[in-house]
Amino acid sequence: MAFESIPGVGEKTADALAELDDPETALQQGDVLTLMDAPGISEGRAAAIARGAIRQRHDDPGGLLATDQARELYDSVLELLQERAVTTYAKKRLETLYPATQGSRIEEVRATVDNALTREPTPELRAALADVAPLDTPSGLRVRERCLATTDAERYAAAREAIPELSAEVVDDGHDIEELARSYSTVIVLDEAFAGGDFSGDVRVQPDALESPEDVVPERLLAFFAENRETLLAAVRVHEASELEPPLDCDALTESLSRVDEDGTIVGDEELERLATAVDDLDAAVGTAESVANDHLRAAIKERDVTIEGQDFLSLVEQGARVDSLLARELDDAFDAALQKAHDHLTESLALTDHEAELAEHIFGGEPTFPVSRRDDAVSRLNTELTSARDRRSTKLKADLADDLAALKTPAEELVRNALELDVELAIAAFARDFDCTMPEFVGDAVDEDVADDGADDDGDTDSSEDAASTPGFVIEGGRSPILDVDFEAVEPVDYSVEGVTLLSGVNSGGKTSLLDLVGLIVIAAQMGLPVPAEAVQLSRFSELHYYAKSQGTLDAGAFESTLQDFGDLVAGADGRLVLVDELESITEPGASAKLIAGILEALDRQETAAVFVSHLAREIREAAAIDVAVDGIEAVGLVDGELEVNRSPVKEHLARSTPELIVEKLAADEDGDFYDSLLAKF
Ligand SMILES: Nc1ncnc2c1ncn2[C@@H]1O[C@H](COP(=O)(O)OP(=O)(O)OP(=O)(O)O)[C@@H](O)[C@H]1O
Repeated sequence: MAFESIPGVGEKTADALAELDDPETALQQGDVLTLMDAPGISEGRAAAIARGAIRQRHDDPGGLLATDQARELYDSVLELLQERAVTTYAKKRLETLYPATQGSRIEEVRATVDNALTREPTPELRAALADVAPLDTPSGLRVRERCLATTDAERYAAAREAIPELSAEVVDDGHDIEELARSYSTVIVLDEAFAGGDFSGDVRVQPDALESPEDVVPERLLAFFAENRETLLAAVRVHEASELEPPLDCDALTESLSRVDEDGTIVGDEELERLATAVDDLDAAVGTAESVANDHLRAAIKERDVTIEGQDFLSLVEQGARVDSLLARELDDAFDAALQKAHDHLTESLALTDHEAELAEHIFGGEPTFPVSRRDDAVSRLNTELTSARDRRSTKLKADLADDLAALKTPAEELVRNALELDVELAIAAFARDFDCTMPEFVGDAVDEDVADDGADDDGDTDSSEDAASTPGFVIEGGRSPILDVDFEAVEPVDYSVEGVTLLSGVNSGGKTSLLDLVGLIVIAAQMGLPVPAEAVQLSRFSELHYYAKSQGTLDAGAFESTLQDFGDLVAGADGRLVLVDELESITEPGASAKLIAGILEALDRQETAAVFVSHLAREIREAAAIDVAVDGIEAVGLVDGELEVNRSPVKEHLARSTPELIVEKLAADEDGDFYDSLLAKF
């Protein structure tokens, strides 16, 4: 894949991506966590690259978020989703959901969302997900009891490369191999020339060993399962707690995982445990056996009356004869019994087999002596025997387990990926439930039909081909903003629809800004492919969203000029945009503002654009405009305890009375005198 063709990917990033094991799959799946493993690729960059790859796949120019406020709204949607995901993987993966302008991308996400909405985010499922993470590839594994040997320098280099877990040794001849066999339990010889050679020790001539490293180092596979055991078991629990169909036999995986501990050691095999304990305890057991023998002998000597004949005594004194000879004669039985006890102790405490017990017999033996002492060479022989039996057993068990696990590796990877992807879906499902969402309907858009017909968007060109002349707009029924400063339960549903260019008037704190936020948020979520917080929504697929928040006070000349230039660019831009502007009048004095806004609305009206301009100067703007500008209004329905009670849904074609007008009206009704009546007449 030519990574540099992905939007936003230059030569350096392309090189970094190429270092990954399988960058194509990571890009295809939007796997941000894997992309982050590429050298020098930060989290934000990885998400941007994944989005770039998706855009490329859909030939999507992107760019819906045309202003800072639009981008902030997108961040809010993303945050609402991310805080509903359990795993870091899902949180990152959600970042690949961007507001698309290409119908095929929106449809692609909507297909996933359809599935997601059937999911039930239960507490057990979330608890199990907490322990799932992308699988690790173990590194730095060393196996010390096996080595590779070759006479060939090139093969030696290849061996180090292919099987870094084992030592590789260059040998000259069979003698060197014999030497190695003394230090390693197993020597794997890579040269055909040694086939049929007669070696002592476990020497295997395997010229093709480098072609199947997993057979030579079953530990590699075991380390993979051992290191990822918690994640794998959690992924099994996720499948059990959900309706996901596992790609493998979960019981078989759990059983196999119980045969290896977290550092890759085989567990649960009695014979291996016996041998391992025997190796570990051998020295201590020999020491104890010595004591057992000596205690017995000491007691026997103490009890015995020894009569030394004169002749013996003389030879002891004159010839320096050793007491041992006397001991042998006088205490032969006791000595034999002591040795037997020592041997029995060793055999029993180390649970030795008959063959091992035979070797152990040599540890205490020979001429009678007191105290009894071990024969180190015999201990060492038994040690060697036990160690190599242990290693042989362990290697065989590892190979057997690796055989069982080999077939499970690919499905196990799928098991974990499914669990992680489920987390993405559950986050979307939770978002939809928490905010009473519904799937929006795109109108004037041929994509839906195309996809429904043949499952693919054939040309990606979906611009309002059904109804090319239709004016862009939206219809929101029962929309409730999830980003208001009140609890979602307390958010009043709002109905609002706009086609073309509209002014939105209304009382202070009537909810005009919140409504712009809601419209922007619904459009963004809809074009991300997500469900939206409303009872029903129909909308055009917009090419750009320009959202301008209310400015904090009058702008100085420079800032004013650049804002006007922004609008200059805006009115010269492409069709199919949605423009949301909040109280633009606050950038300069009211008289000038009304004229400016009127001019901008006239220009936008000439295009295929939808626009909502919130303004307290609706009447003045209308008067200044050469076209008939639509005005909607958020109306106060009364004053309750000095607070205005409002109908949050704008009334169409209605210039709402302003807060000052309502207050004056109230005073005119409540107070005596003409002053308030004359003020009221001014409105
Ligand atoms: N749909 C709604 N449901 C419940 N409360 C709402 C809703 N819309 C707005 N509010 C409440 O009203 C407050 C004021 O809303 P908002 O700032 O949107 O009004 P505004 O009309 O833009 O005011 P101003 O004209 O002063 O700028 C919000 O902070 C929120 O607490």
